[in-house]
Amino acid sequence: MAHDTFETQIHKRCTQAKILIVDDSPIFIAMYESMLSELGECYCVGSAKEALSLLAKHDFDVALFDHHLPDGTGLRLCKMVRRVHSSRQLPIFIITGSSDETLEQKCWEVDCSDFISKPFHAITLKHRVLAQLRLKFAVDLLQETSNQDQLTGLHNRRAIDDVIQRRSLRKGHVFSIAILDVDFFKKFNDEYGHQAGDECLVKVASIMKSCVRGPDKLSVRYGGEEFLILLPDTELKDAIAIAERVRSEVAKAQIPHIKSPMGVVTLSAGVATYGGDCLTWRALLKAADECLYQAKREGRNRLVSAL
Ligand SMILES: Nc1nc2c(ncn2[C@@H]2O[C@H](COP(=O)(O)OP(=O)(O)OP(=O)(O)O)[C@@H](O)[C@H]2O)c(=O)[nH]1
Repeated sequence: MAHDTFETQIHKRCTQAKILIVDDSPIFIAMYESMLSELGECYCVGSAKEALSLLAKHDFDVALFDHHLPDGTGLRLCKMVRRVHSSRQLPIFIITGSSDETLEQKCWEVDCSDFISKPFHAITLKHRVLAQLRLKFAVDLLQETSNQDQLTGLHNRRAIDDVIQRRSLRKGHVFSIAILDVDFFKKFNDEYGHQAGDECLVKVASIMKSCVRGPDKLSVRYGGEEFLILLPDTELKDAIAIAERVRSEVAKAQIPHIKSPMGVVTLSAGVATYGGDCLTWRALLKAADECLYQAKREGRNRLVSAL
């Protein structure tokens, strides 16, 4: 299947954007909606309070704040959003009819992405919003691709750092990991060729994707034929169940491997949970890795867990 080019993907996203409009004037809201309708879906509210509650529920791609709001100012709202949602890449426009010459400077200081004075032309607004969306989607796509393994489409090692930074290991938080490794993969490559080896890794990854669900759980291609599952807020027994499911589904897929005593492609797995002896990421990884090697020593196609 041919993949969309980078430019095509950005173009597509620029017609499906989620746009937040905050203005207490129904006339202006209707105007913005008609100016921006080609770029995506507009969510319109009349106050800062309503805007904050929508921002808590949705990931918007761009936001337009009128400066004068019944319960504050666009400037204050922008400042608050930058503080509360600091990890988001959200372009924020502040739009004003005010003649206060110092206002623009203050808006740049709270990190607005663009500042527009009324009156303005529809074409100006549309293209300035489009320019911000293009930039946002380009950054989003670069981030997505830089965190993705090209062969399998799983996350790569770089993505692990993001999760660990967001969900740092803390006392009172459960965090489990599973390391899974294809058994006798060198022999598989030697027997069937490197391309068949690649296809096998793609199949294993696709089984893993179907077994590991949930926005926080991350399937990673950690190295050649080694995979990692990051399981925040997951107790050891649940982590074992997930990894065991991946192991058994791969065995059930019956991918032929005549050079393995099992006759089919199998996985060995090691599972460990943060806590006890594992109080750092390195210690957690080491514990899971030791379990994996125990599983290999004990005959492969099995799972060993710490504790
Ligand atoms: N086809 C293919 N092979 C790869 C890739 N990355 C690593 N490999 C191969 O994976 C094999 C891993 O071999 P080993 O580390 O000896 O492990 P193994 O043969 O699976 O043995 P055990 O882990 O002990 O069961 C090597 O032959 C690598 O060349 C890849 O992207 N594609």
